[in-house]
Amino acid sequence: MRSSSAEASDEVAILTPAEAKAAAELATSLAQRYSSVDDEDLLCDLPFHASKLPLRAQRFLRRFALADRRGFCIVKGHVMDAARIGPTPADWRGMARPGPEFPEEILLLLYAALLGEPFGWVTQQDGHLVHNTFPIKEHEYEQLGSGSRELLTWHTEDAFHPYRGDYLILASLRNPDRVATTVAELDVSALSPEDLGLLFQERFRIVPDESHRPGNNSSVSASDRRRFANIERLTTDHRPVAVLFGSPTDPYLRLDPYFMEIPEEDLDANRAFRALVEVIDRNLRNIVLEQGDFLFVNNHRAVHGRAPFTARYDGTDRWLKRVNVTTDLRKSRDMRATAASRLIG
Ligand SMILES: O=C(O)CCC(=O)C(=O)O
Ligand SMILES: [Fe+2]
Repeated sequence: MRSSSAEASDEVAILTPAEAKAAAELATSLAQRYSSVDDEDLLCDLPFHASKLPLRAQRFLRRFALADRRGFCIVKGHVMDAARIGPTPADWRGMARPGPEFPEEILLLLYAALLGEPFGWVTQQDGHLVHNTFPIKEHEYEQLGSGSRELLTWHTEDAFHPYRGDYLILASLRNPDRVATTVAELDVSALSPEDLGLLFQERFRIVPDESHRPGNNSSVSASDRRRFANIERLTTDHRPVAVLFGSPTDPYLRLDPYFMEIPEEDLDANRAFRALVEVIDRNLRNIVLEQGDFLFVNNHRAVHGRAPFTARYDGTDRWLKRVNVTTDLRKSRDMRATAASRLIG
């Protein structure tokens, strides 16, 4: 694996052609052995198969996870067989599962297994474990991964939820228009001690984002309705949370300004929050995920979003695969139907 000198070595790793080929062959052979991404045998066997990923990629990601310092890193250079993968779909509803891009979904899950356990949400993309991100015409102006014309404002993934992921992995199947993902880490030294102290206090409210709403899923069954109600309750609960937590000198982040409310009368909290948003804005970077790039976001150390773009809707649009990863599946047991279920809701 080469690390270009222009890029910090803890940020980008580039697979050699031989490593990329080995990873692709591993994923393709596993796609013949397992039935789908929800196959319990596949989920059980992930760590074993992940140990056959290119060793330097494994080390790079383990260092990223254990250092818990950087907010994101990228492994570049994966082979994407565009002819096999086929056109970018128009909607994730009605996609074949598994589809022709099953090997790429498996590769995503193998990487997930290096960081923790992959999981999904009953209330997101019809409860699929691996998500699809491509522009959907009806969502053009929405604050959704499937939107396009609107800036997807930066956020902690599922910031409103106590069981949100520790990592988010995005795999780029194609991105011909070089649409940028945005990423920012926190420069804590830019905050005053007073603001820092306030941001550690439970004075900020976060409501669920649009992706968890029933309208953005297919028709909802009676049992699922209860699960959407759980999410709705978090909307109406209005329990304030802290936006910074963990180490006082090197804190973790939890915020989604677009979906937040801070009581108007709490002038100090409003001031501290504005300062935090400014500091993050200043650090915001555009990262173009090129075909074959895998982006790993530490959901406690970085926020992310997406630049606006004009979609094509002709089968050649940007297409990412996405999965949430937790280091502690057990903590969400009260919201998963069975111990084996990977879906929270
Ligand atoms: O489209 C992107 O680059 C990122 C969208 C996003 O926020 C997500 O997938 O969670
Ligand atoms: Fe996101």
